[in-house]
Amino acid sequence: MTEQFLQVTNLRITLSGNSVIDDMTFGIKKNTLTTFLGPSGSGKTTVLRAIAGLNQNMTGTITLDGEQIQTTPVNQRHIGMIFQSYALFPNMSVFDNVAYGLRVRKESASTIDQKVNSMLTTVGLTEKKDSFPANLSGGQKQRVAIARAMVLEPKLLLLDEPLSALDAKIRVELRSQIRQYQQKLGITMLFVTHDQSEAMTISDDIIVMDQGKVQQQGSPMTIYTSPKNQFIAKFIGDHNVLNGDTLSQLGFTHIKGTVVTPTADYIIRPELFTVTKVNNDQIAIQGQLLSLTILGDRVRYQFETAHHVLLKVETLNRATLLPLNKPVTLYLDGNALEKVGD
Ligand SMILES: Nc1ncnc2c1ncn2[C@@H]1O[C@H](COP(=O)(O)OP(=O)(O)OP(=O)(O)O)[C@@H](O)[C@H]1O
Repeated sequence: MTEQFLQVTNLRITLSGNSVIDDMTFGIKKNTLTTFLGPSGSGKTTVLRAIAGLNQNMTGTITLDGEQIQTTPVNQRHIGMIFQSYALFPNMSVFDNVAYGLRVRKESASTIDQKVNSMLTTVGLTEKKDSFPANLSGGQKQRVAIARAMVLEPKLLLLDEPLSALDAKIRVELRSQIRQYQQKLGITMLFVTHDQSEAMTISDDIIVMDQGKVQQQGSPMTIYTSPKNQFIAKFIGDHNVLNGDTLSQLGFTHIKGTVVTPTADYIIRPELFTVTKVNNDQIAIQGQLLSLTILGDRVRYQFETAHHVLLKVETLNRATLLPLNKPVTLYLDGNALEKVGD
């Protein structure tokens, strides 16, 4: 196994008598951005707080850059943390907020000046350096919080749902900016989110969590195309999951040259259906479209097959929509399906 920059091993956390994290083991590599993705209550914040040193009710080991840190005091771990709520000092200017940690470290005035100005340039806030937090937008406040953490050059930067308080457009902009800072400055980041598109867009690696356990760790592509279990398949990308028996009824007897297992689950991604036949391996499925939702550039339909199987189907949003409640034929290539757990 290659050496991991952060290695968490056999982490167990009990809070108020409840086992919240149950034997979690994972590692992340240096200079990468890893996201913890999972539903509310899955334990993401609890693990982050343990890594930061804010959660003492833990057992297991945490190794960062070759050193065990599970008993190291918070302020000696070289870990930065960013919260949804910005946590800026309201009575300090942008410059002073970013300079704060360097002053605590008693760096020289010229070093502070140079580092803070350089960081404000990176996050595009040079013109706001004399402003106070109350006069900044939510996105600008969060960029100050990020600059304040990054200027200390932490070994690891933990970000706990940093974009949740922002509106959709700013969220999308700021997530790609965070990714750019991470790559430009070579920072190792661990980022918590419950938004799968956020995780897919910015991560080198995703750790999917549920009920205090790691369900799967892998690249966005691996998690999306080869989910290890039904929970991940449904949580990521909102796939259809059908058992082999139902697939056979639809006419799929073989998947990738192998006989369909009646009891196994298979994933059908909503965007795999086509309205016209585009290759000879596709099988026609008769049915009707029951409802539609416009998602912007795509349209999501609810499709009921002639055998009364309900399927999610997605197409690009073209000028004309497909008709509802009329017989329709959709096409699907069985070779594009994935068996859950393979
Ligand atoms: N102080 C506490 N005492 C008891 N249980 C707690 C405490 N703090 C959190 N929990 C429980 O631990 C579990 C994990 O909580 P945690 O906040 O880590 O989840 P999360 O994945 O970060 O959720 P969210 O996305 O909602 O922030 C939840 O079931 C929560 O109720």
